[in-house]
Amino acid sequence: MDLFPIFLKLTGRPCIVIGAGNLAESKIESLRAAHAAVTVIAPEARPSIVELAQAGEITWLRREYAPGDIADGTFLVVTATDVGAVNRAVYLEATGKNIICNAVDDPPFCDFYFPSVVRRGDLQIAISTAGASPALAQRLRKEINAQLPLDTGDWLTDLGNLRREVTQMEPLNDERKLLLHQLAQREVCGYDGCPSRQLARQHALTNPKHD
Ligand SMILES: C[C@@]1(CC(=O)O)C2=NC(=C\c3[nH]c(c(CCC(=O)O)c3CC(=O)O)Cc3[nH]c(c(CC(=O)O)c3CCC(=O)O)/C=C3\N/C(=C\2)[C@@H](CCC(=O)O)[C@]3(C)CC(=O)O)/[C@H]1CCC(=O)O
Ligand SMILES: NC(=O)c1ccc[n+]([C@@H]2O[C@H](COP(=O)([O-])OP(=O)(O)OC[C@H]3O[C@@H](n4cnc5c(N)ncnc54)[C@H](O)[C@@H]3O)[C@@H](O)[C@H]2O)c1
Repeated sequence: MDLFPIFLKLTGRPCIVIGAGNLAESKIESLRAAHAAVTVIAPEARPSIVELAQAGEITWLRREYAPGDIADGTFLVVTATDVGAVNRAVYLEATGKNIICNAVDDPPFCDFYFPSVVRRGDLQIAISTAGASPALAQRLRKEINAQLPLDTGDWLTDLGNLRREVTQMEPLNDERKLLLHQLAQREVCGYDGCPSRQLARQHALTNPKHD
């Protein structure tokens, strides 16, 4: 299956999760990590979800899903109840309104799949097997996780700042491109005394960009 891999900006966007059990919990967590505005509809919720609602971090409507719950303007829907027929009804309502929906563990009723994710700060590596083997996606996540240094996110923040300095001051040319590729090699440029870092700063100071 040819899936389209993208990283979505969800900040403040209204997202609905139907169900508040084990599976919903992890989906809510990943939506909240992207700062989505989450509304949960379920008669019963896991303690962590109740706490989020009490803290005003999410909205919890304590009742069963009813047709019409997927408001126009909703950006994305996840349905994770333990009743297949309910999940499918939610999916049909959402897609009828052109809103993308994931019915957990029910591939024909998913417009998108959740990937397995390795994260270090702004760096995210998302793995999908298009549903062929979620267990493989999970195993690869663990392997990559074990290999990727824990401070990669901090290093990336530093690299991003340095790149911003360079791109603000340097005109876009091959020299700048080469410099940015050198900076991105942590084994070469992961420390302050790195010649490319010094060069980048020096270039930024001495070669102001001309519009
Ligand atoms: C990646 C991850 C993300 C997440 O869930 O957030 C994820 N499943 C994970 C784990 C996992 N899921 C299952 C097992 C047991 C072993 C196994 O079955 O292989 C394990 C492993 C375990 O937990 O041990 C069971 C399972 N999963 C699906 C079905 C239905 C079916 O295949 O028909 C069944 C059978 C249910 C049943 O038995 O009835 C379907 C989907 N699961 C997906 C995502 C989507 C495709 C992802 C992809 O491959 O691209 C898709 C299509 C839809 C969706 O988005 O939900 C997460 C790993 C998180 C991590 O640890 O990193
Ligand atoms: N948890 C797993 O590891 C796992 C693995 C494979 C498949 N599944 C399947 O995924 C589904 C969800 O699993 P779970 O563990 O999160 O279930 P769960 O029992 O923990 O949670 C179900 C949630 O759905 C809510 N719900 C039930 N009917 C509803 C309705 N009409 N409207 C709104 N909410 C409703 C319940 O209040 C509860 O919050 C199940 O179908 C399960 O068989 C779960």
